[in-house]
Amino acid sequence: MTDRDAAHSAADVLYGSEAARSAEGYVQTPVAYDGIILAGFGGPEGQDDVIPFLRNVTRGRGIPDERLEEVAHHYRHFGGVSPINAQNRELKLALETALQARGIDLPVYWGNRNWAPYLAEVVTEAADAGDTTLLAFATSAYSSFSSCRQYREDLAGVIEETGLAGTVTIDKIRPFYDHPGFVDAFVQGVRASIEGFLEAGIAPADIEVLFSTHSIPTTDAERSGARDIDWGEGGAYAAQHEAVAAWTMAQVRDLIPAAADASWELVYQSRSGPPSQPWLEPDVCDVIAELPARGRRAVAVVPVGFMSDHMEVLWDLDTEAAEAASEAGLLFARTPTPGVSPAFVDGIVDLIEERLEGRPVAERQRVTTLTPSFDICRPGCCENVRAGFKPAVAGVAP
Ligand SMILES: CC1=C(CCC(=O)O)c2cc3nc(cc4[nH]c(cc5[nH]c(cc1n2)c(C)c5CCC(=O)O)c(CCC(=O)O)c4C)C(CCC(=O)O)=C3C
Ligand SMILES: [Fe+2]
Repeated sequence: MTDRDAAHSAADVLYGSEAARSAEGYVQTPVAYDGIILAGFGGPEGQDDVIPFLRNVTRGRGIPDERLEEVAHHYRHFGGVSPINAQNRELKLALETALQARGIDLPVYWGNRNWAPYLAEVVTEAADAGDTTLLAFATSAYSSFSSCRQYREDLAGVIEETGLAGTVTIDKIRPFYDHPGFVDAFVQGVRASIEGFLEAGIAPADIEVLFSTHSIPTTDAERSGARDIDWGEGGAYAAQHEAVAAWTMAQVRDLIPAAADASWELVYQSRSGPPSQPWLEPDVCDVIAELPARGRRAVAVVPVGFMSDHMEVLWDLDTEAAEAASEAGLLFARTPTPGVSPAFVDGIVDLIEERLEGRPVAERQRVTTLTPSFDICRPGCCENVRAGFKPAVAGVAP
């Protein structure tokens, strides 16, 4: 056992249901959940919320003040309001309706990691209502510290701080990047934007499709996903995005044969942290600037790393990337996020049903050939080298 394993073992207090403590990483027996936790990121809802929200997001992370100022400016531009809370309220409603339509009688509790309503409040509310065996859906599709483990640690922190350890258990739905309900919006969006470019007289070979996701520190990327799987450079995080992008392009090429001549690439956006720290590259705007020299005349930007149109999409793509494309003289399209599209909402219901039934892994829906995402993260999954290990739900100790 390495020092890192020992540190992890000591930290790994388990707060999942008994059935969820599976060493294989998959729960293939039914669990009678009492309710669903829709675990969101959270966002400010007015100018006064902006700085306190940013402090919550960056607590203990060493994000430079200049970066906070810059990000505050993005929110200020939209009245200090992030669209993310409204989107999660809408998703909660859509999910409740879809669950009912499928005959699943479960309440949906919505809470956030970084802003009100906080997860601690809603877990307490659930427990007060007698709903103690909970299944969380985190609004984040891929494996990495920020998109998976951070949610798991925050949910464990909530159980500890509310004094509900021993009363409440929280399991977590697998990273869902490869679920057909999630990728549908990207396939439809790429198809529509390529058709639009073709109608505008652009030759297929002059079209570039850029799949864009949140940049993360390369150290986080290397440690993303299960450690006993070789994901290649960029870890599970990069591998999962590459796989979704490749699958999306293959679908679109089946739908419009001319798209066979369009090129595509995975790019990154919204970098923060100190300049000395390496983050995943290339940056979406840098690549856009190079496209004319590569003979491209049109670019479709696909927010493949994002579930809804939050600030990263509205600012970094619809504002900055659109501007970069205009400066480069390129036609520009930004394709939709899954949002509350029926395909995505039905997909979430399917992910919930998977766990209620304890569906065998071989029967689960997924579009890539990567290892099926685990219900229970493996030891050391998605480690954050800066912060080390904290207790986390939905994991197993070594
Ligand atoms: C992988 C990933 C996702 C996708 C997965 C997920 O959904 O979780 C994501 C989502 C989001 N990130 C968001 C906002 C911010 N992220 C920040 C900072 C950071 N994000 C990171 C990664 C990710 N972030 C990282 C490695 C940092 C550096 C500091 C740290 O390690 O924490 C900062 C601080 C300032 C800055 O540096 O930009 C803010 C304000 C919002 C809300 C947007 C809205 O309001 O609409 C959302 C959905
Ligand atoms: Fe994980």
